[in-house]
Amino acid sequence: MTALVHTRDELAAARSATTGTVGVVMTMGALHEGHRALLRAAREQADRVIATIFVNPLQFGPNEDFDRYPRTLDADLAVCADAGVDLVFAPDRPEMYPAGEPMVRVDPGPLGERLEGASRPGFFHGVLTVVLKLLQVTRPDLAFFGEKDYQQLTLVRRMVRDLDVPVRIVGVPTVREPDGLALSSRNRYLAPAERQAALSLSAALRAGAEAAELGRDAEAAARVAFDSSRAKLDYLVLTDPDLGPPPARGPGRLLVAAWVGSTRLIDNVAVEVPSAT
Ligand SMILES: Nc1ncnc2c1ncn2[C@@H]1O[C@H](COP(=O)(O)OP(=O)(O)OP(=O)(O)O)[C@@H](O)[C@H]1O
Ligand SMILES: CC(C)(CO)[C@@H](O)C(=O)[O-]
Ligand code: BAL
Repeated sequence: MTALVHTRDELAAARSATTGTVGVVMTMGALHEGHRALLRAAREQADRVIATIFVNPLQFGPNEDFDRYPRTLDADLAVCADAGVDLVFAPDRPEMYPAGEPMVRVDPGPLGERLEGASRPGFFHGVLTVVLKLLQVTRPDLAFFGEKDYQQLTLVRRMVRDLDVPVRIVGVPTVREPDGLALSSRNRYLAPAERQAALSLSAALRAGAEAAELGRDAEAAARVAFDSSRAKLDYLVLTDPDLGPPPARGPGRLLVAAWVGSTRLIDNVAVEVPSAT
């Protein structure tokens, strides 16, 4: 049975009555197979699963899609019930921010200013602040985040380490459509032609990863493969797994962000840069 609570008092009462290890999956709702993979991992690795559903205003810029972001609570509850979630916490804005916008926020540091942070100023202050708040109120042993939002996952790991938050962060691989498109709640904004154009992101990443395996420049190959007649590139960059400078050899990460019409999408893949022999 999946219980639904909307207030922190109800959550605290339910949490106090919970025994065993607790895993949390934080979402903004509009649940899809990517979220299901997180819920499945939580179900497998924890005794009890809490899902949170909250479209966090703090992480949206003034010209972003906060107002039109899909809100599908009934369908989301059905997904959670089907996935064996024990408790859903779906607060409204005043419940999460009773004093209005918080004066004190988590500072993501220099990594928060790059890539997504450069295109979405204040984004990671908003993300890390709400993630920390949700960790405080749910008090999980484990928290699950998708690799699809790789910079977010990296910064959450870093926050937990730097601020001594007592939780283990688990990364979950990106779930894709059969043609390669990474699942995202924002995919539902795409018109059919845009849905095709959105493949430009995953195709570029695939080309980059294949090039790396052959000892060629992954980022350059991805740039060539990116179809800029169909999508407008924001960034495409090879980094090391911690989002530092690209490795001369060994594991790396290739990350892309692009606009398809008025929809901004992100994606990334692991790449392996072979050592020159
Ligand atoms: N395709 C996916 N595979 C694995 N995890 C995912 C996928 N899409 C989202 N997630 C993870 O689900 C969690 C909640 O993400 P969120 O609710 O923002 O969904 P989203 O699809 O990323 O939405 P948006 O389209 O707004 O970026 C995050 O940890 C995110 O990384
Ligand atoms: C982690 C998160 C739920 C914080 O609002 C959000 O950024 C998301 O859905 O990835
Ligand atoms: N999926 C990460 C949250 C966001 O894009 O706002």
